[in-house]
Amino acid sequence: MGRRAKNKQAPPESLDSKTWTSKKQLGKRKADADNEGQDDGKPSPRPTKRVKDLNGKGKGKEKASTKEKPQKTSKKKKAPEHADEDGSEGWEDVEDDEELQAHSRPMFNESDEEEPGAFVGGLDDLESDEGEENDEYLEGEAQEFDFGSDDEEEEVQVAPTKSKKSKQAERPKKIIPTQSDQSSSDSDEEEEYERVTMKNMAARSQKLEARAVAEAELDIAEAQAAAEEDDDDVDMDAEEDANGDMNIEPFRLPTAEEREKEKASGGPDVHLVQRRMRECVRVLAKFSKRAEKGRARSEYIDQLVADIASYYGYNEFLAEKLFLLFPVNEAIEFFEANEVPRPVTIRTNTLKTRRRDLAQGLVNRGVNLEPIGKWTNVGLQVFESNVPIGATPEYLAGHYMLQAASSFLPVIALSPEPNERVLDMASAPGGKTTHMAALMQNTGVVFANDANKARTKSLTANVHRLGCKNVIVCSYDGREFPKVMGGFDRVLLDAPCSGTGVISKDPSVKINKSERDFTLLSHLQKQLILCAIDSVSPESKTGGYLVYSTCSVTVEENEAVVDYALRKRPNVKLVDTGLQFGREGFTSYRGKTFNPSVHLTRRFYPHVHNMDGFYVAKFKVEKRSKTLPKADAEESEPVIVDDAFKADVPEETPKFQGFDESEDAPYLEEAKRKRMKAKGLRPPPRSKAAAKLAEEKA
Ligand SMILES: C[S@@+](CC[C@H](N)C(=O)[O-])C[C@H]1O[C@@H](n2cnc3c(N)ncnc32)[C@H](O)[C@@H]1O
Repeated sequence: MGRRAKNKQAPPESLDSKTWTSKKQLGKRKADADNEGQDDGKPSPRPTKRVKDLNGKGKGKEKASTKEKPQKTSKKKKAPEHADEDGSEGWEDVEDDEELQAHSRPMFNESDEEEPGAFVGGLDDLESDEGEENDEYLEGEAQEFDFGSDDEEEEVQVAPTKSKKSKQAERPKKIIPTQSDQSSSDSDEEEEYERVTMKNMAARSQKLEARAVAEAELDIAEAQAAAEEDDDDVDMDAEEDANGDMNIEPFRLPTAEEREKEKASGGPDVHLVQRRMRECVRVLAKFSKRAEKGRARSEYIDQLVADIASYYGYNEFLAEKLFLLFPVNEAIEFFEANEVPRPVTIRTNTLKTRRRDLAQGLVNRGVNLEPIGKWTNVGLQVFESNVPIGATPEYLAGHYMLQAASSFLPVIALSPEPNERVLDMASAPGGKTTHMAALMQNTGVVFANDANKARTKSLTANVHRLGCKNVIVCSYDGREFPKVMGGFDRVLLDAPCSGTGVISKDPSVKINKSERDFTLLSHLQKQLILCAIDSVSPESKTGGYLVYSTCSVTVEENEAVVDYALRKRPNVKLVDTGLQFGREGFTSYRGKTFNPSVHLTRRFYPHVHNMDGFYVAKFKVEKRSKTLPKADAEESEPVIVDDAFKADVPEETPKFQGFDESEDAPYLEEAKRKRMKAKGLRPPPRSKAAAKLAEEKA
């Protein structure tokens, strides 16, 4: 458990309250600082952490404070200077399938459904969704409810009530991504707690949206002004006491020996860790000016990563991997956001109801909610509820799905159309399958596949509950497609992943992911994506698209997989996801360069978008050129199609193009050597490629 976690009862002062952000932000947080009992020297209750604060917003009450510490820091965001100090990370690591399967199960993040805790928040507005196509009520047949299933999904257990106040919900935030990718809006307290009525929904919503945009613009201007500000050095090491005297020794980075000693003695006090993190961030922001003479940048980074790992409770490997994704300041925002639950969100099932009707029904039961944002016309954000959201009559009748906002994104990007033939390659528990079925208005067919048979029970239960009549559930390893069946108009591969985007929901990720897990996952994802591509029909009259998504933020599970697919399948290209927000995918990272079109992919972050970390890429699959590369031509096998589906499969079902054996060879060889050794046999000498691999691993 991290120091921060351990200290939850009487936690130290917020890392954010005296921080590395702008003068203006410091002012905003002074109210918190005043309440922290700094003068009496006692550890004070940690102020509530809010993602909005991390974004430099958080006005409201805090604004009231006029007492401002005369400190100057810069809000200027820097390029990740540390990002390319090292070489590449060996993303193309692959292990043999046998080992992969053995390790795969416990490694995956298997659900991207929300499992919200209890929450409390203010009322906010609801927009009228009149005229929204997807909200049209669709008459359906009598519904089948599956009350008996114990696999009814994680969400059934979700019973948010007023009893437990989440940090996130204390100040409700909308998920309103703006052009600057700043999430949320601030609301005046009275407005937030004004009761929502059907009358005021539309007006309040419009006002909120306008305010969010205006604030985003203000933030950009503010950030620019802060960047231009003269951010002369401020000695944050020294703090003034009541008499204005400096009473803290200047910060000094521990030497390697001191760090060893510190580790041996069980690590330093949490306050010291906090201060050291703050100081390291400050120094790294202006290294040449602030660093101690003779100390390298990497020493500060090493210390900071070690402190992040101990403070937030990560293993050092993962702390570093995540740290390296961002500029230093932003990395801290990311780690902080992972300590805060994301908003509880639901998706209206337009097969059974309209969002407006659902909202009204839930409001009548004492649920406070509002539309998620303009980018979705089916999402609702729940702030407070007197009833368990996973057990209302509306829930049981299938009028909504408890679903993280980020989970809407790949389906919006794929945009399946009525009467199409769609494959959801890794679909349990069915949040995205049922969303697609609704967009297709219960026409065409969605093959909902998942390799884990046990998980298909909850998938089936959800399909029934939501009244989806166009879904066929099956359980194959995704790598068996398109041999099982191909020729789809659209394919969704919501791949099994490490779950680094959902740490706030599943903190076990902090400690249970090793380098090997990432290697194996990346390999599996690469195999799956090739099979997904080969399952799309380039002949499709309406589609011919694949969407690849993960709830992870690491590059080897995202851009590296997409880049690999582009290299291995020249007949595919990336296209715009159609999503209105999200950061561009990396086109280069730590010495690796990806196909420039990877910028079309989208990244989503908890600290930026107030939703789970997520990644979405959309491919268009074109016809393959007639002359296959030799290796591929040799590997092509006839497609085996299950008799039951033969009639549906177009003649032009693409052939499986196979994996890249030459790339896999050294990994397979290494695995074979290991197996031989385990059996007490002497393995043959390594080939050149395997020797190189072993050297890299060492
Ligand atoms: C991120 S979850 C999918 C969530 C789902 N798309 C939804 O929206 O509810 C990944 C899924 O991949 C499944 N999976 C893991 N390995 C697989 C494989 N080789 N082929 C197909 N599915 C696999 C897991 O069982 C898990 O249910």
